[in-house]
Amino acid sequence: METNNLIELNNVTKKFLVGDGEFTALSNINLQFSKGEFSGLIGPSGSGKTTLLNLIGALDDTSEGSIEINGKNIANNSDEDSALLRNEHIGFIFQSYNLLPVYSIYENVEFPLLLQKLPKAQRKEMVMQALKWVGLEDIADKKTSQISGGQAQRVAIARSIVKKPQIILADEPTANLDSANAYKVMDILKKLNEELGITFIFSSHDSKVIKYLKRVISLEDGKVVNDEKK
Ligand SMILES: Nc1ncnc2c1ncn2[C@@H]1O[C@H](COP(=O)(O)OP(=O)(O)OP(=O)(O)O)[C@@H](O)[C@H]1O
Repeated sequence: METNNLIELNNVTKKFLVGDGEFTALSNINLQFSKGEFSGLIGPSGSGKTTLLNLIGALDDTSEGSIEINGKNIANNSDEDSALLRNEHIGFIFQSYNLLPVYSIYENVEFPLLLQKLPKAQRKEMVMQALKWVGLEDIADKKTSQISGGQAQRVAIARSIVKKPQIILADEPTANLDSANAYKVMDILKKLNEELGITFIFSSHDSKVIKYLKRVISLEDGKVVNDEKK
């Protein structure tokens, strides 16, 4: 069926095996996200925010229910299909940056492009464009072991956008940043949303992040308890 939803979750439940039993981390989640949304999952520690982002990002499998991205149910995906989906459509930003420390800023951002057989000149253009978005084009050759946390998160943002994904999933992206850097990162992400139309889903406790969101989805004990547009 035709739908305007970029992402649609229907009765999604996630159970983890714990010892001899199972633990229900998410139960019966129904959510739709349209193109261009700037939304976030909030809720206490353990409420299921990261689990839900991981399911939407095809990093983990649902136990029950379906998740459709661009109208395609990803629950039936093979590992290769999931890798392709992530590779082509989804960028990830984590609180811990996940950069390769012995490599330069440039090489870290180029990394996702090396899996595709793109000519070097085209890769360079894409990397430099991504670095311009985050204001790091002048220090592209610096090793990421020598940069600040704020700069590291901006490298991670450049890496997440270098392939021009439709969706960015940002799991506590400001958790390790001071206020000035948190605002800088949020300003960059807001601009990417407004000017490139990238759809964002955050997970966060941070009031600085929550202030920017246009839609706030509250989770408690693995259930959606509120869903509010601003
Ligand atoms: N692989 C796993 N095996 C067993 N239980 C898990 C697993 N991953 C998550 N859980 C449990 O599922 C629940 C939800 O975890 P999740 O990390 O999604 O919460 P969260 O809202 O992101 O928390 P935080 O804000 O602390 O990051 C928690 O009770 C957690 O212990």
